[in-house]
Amino acid sequence: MIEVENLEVAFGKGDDRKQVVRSVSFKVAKGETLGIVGESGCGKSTVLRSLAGLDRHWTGRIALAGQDVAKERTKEQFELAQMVFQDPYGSIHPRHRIERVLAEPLRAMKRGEGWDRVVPALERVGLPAAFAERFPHELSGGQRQRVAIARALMLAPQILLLDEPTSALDVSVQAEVLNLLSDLREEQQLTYVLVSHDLSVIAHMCDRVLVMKEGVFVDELTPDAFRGGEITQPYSKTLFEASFL
Ligand SMILES: Nc1ncnc2c1ncn2[C@@H]1O[C@H](COP(=O)(O)OP(=O)(O)OP(=O)(O)O)[C@@H](O)[C@H]1O
Repeated sequence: MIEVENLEVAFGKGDDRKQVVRSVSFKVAKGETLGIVGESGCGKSTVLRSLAGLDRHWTGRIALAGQDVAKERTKEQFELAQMVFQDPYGSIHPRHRIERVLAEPLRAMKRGEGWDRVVPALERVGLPAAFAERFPHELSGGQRQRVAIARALMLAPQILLLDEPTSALDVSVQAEVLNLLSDLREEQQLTYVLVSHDLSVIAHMCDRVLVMKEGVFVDELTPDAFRGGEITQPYSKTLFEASFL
């Protein structure tokens, strides 16, 4: 579903040029969840943003659903991969009712007004139809993140790019949102790339994990390997012991 070859991302020019992602390659099969872990600033979100078509500073090759994508995406290619961000407070317009928040992606892509799709979208993420009339501040953090997930699904993507999707939530609702994401993956045969600093989130969700350091992937692990303490790569060992355990 996702093929990335020699992805490079650099920002700025001349002396200010900063190479953030260096020759990264990976593949993700349909229905799989790939985790990406690494220290703050190592380039994880930049990889997700490049995949989503939100960042155009990349070179290399990105193919989604078997088709190479250019920096300028076609409408269909843009719809294939959608992002869910860490902070549902920041990613949802505070003064728009939920129905408008959910209809917006359809309207932006000229796929109709979208009003008839709002209630099914709410139901898909376990929220009552009456929430369509509410404003974001009338929802809890977990409910707001459910809305953000519903919005990401409005364009029927095949890929969700999840950037710390539960780290802004109370611990008590994190598991609910993760279970929702697992159920949706199953029901809709979605493919996920998930960035998280939380080992339990990675262990719960991912089939494979890539460890990123200063813009390169230095290791690949399975959840069984890190649960069983079978990490041999020195950087991964340090990272897992220091940041996650
Ligand atoms: N548009 C941009 N312009 C300039 N620099 C950028 C831009 N986007 C990201 N960067 C820089 O690229 C580096 C990697 O950022 P990125 O957000 O990908 O890291 P990250 O691994 O996701 O970190 P975190 O875990 O803290 O979210 C950072 O130093 C950041 O400042």
